[in-house]
Amino acid sequence: MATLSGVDGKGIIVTGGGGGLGSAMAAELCRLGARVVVCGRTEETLGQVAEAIGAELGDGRAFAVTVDVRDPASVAAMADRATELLGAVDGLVNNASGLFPVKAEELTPNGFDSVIKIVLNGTWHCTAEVAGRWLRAGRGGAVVNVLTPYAWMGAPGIVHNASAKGGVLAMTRTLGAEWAGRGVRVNAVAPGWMPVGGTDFLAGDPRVRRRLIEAIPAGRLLRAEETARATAYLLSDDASYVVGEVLTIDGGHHLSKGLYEFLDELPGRVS
Ligand SMILES: CCC/C=C/C(=O)SCCNC(=O)CCNC(=O)[C@H](O)C(C)(C)COP(=O)([O-])OP(=O)([O-])OC[C@H]1O[C@@H](n2cnc3c(N)ncnc32)[C@H](O)[C@@H]1OP(=O)([O-])[O-]
Ligand SMILES: NC(=O)C1=CN([C@@H]2O[C@H](COP(=O)(O)OP(=O)(O)OC[C@H]3O[C@@H](n4cnc5c(N)ncnc54)[C@H](OP(=O)(O)O)[C@@H]3O)[C@@H](O)[C@H]2O)C=CC1
Repeated sequence: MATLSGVDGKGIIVTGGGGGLGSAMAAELCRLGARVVVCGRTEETLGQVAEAIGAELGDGRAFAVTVDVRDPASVAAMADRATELLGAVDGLVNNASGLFPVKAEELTPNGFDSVIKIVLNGTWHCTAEVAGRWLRAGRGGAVVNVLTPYAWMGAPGIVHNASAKGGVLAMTRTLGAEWAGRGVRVNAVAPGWMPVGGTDFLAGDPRVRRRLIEAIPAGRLLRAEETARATAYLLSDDASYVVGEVLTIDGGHHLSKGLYEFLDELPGRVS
């Protein structure tokens, strides 16, 4: 019987691997057979993630490496260490991010820069470093950028992050096309709301949670593991002809429910 090739045996770097989605994604990728390096700025949280994965799946599956994605030298050092630990790096998940809700007219130049540097510049630094190594070695690899549907829909209240994610969307398509002929694939996932990390505080409040869910056609929040599995597909050889694509996983949220909710109330409707 034919089976999907998946990420079994692959070595994968997950940036922001100590965070809500990053840690869940690292664990699920390991359950699917990968070995991961989780990286970010905080040694303690990264260590806890690697330890939890080790406790569940055994030693040698997850490793913690510190990095500041805003700094190309730090990213190069992280890539060196990841190569030592994993043997070979086959995939990169650009998941690190930062934001704070703010009215656009109140956002300072430095506030805008602080988010752009993490999300847009950081994604570029990691991609340029890791994919540059693959290209120089004449081997392939897969990059998956973590977007959100607001990369193309816009996101009032977080103009800095939406602008950065929009830039990463353009980067995904550009590099996807530029490097496809050399075996380096660049794609993205665009998850909807998950009750983890940056949105935990929203989804933890029952009233806010209900309002969020009411707007989602699928009628529930997304599970982090579902994002991990979509990411695993894009990292796998099963997606070898998928290039510059964005896999949206939001239960139809960005499409909205349209008129459907009001269908029974519409004048002239015959039931
Ligand atoms: C939503 C659905 C999707 C979810 C996505 C996520 O969850 S993503 C993950 C979510 N998780 C995270 O984001 C966690 C990680 N987040 C962080 O590390 C920080 O929030 C960071 C992104 C600002 C980066 O920090 P940093 O050390 O680089 O920055 P800094 O402290 O040096 O400040 C730089 C400038 O920003 C200004 N400023 C800062 N806060 C506010 C505010 N609330 N209000 C107004 N302004 C604010 C600050 O005043 C300063 O400007 P100034 O005064 O010089 O003109
Ligand atoms: N939660 C959700 O519902 C959704 C999340 N997303 C996306 O998922 C991704 C993860 O978000 P989430 O888990 O919620 O957020 P978290 O805040 O939990 O994770 C963000 C991670 O990024 C790391 N990070 C921040 N700055 C840097 C830096 N300069 N260098 C290295 N690492 C850094 C943080 O670690 P440290 O501070 O230790 O460096 C942290 O681990 C983001 O890209 C986000 O946009 C998309 C849609 C919905």
